[in-house]
Amino acid sequence: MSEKTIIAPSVLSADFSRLGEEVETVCRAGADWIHLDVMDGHFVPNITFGPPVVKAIRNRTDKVFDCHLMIAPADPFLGAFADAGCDIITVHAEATTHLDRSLQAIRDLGCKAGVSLNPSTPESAIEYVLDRLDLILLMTVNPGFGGQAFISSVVEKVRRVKSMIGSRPIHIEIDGGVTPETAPLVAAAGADVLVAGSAVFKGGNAEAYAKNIAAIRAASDGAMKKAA
Ligand SMILES: O=C(CO)[C@H](O)[C@H](O)COP(=O)(O)O
Ligand SMILES: [Fe+2]
Repeated sequence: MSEKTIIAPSVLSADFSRLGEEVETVCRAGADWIHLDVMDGHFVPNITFGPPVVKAIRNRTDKVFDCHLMIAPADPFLGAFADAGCDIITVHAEATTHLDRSLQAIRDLGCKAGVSLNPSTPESAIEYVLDRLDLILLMTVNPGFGGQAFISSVVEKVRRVKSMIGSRPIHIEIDGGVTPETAPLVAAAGADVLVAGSAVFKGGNAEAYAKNIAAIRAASDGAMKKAA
């Protein structure tokens, strides 16, 4: 959808003891969006943070807050994440009983609506909600942790989803194991938003973040141009 790749660093790999500062630093280093991984210890085997933390870092940047909810149920908490300042709220198809209703609720709150699919979930799960979607997040790892290896079988799913959405203005976002090596694979298949946690925050300082983001951007923009 976008002509250039949107890079969304996941703060899961940031230093949580200095989260606000890390958000400012990674935005100055070239981040387009900030990806917020919310985990509940129930839908996924890990716990991260909730709306108060999102609210606490909201004033550190004007960049898009891209909230990836790995929680079940999600519906009771959508309002709190919207109030905390999320711009895009993504729910998992596997964690939501009434997906159509959840997506409508997100838009009713004034946010962009996203749906995420685990690596093993077929794209047919979202066939009948395409008109309610602003973003499709395809997981290239099993959700729950940063730093896992990219699951390459998902690349074919990216191609199928790209063809399924046709001319609809829906972002295709990839999350998990994105590096300068794997980014071109998904960009060439049709992804326009790349989440990266460990590959952005490795090195632990502003210079490293800028270099890491630039490397992913160069690799993916080149592949995107070739695919167009
Ligand atoms: O949703 C996620 C995990 O469930 C994270 O966004 C993702 O894993 C990013 O981390 P990395 O780039 O290190 O794989
Ligand atoms: Fe994520």
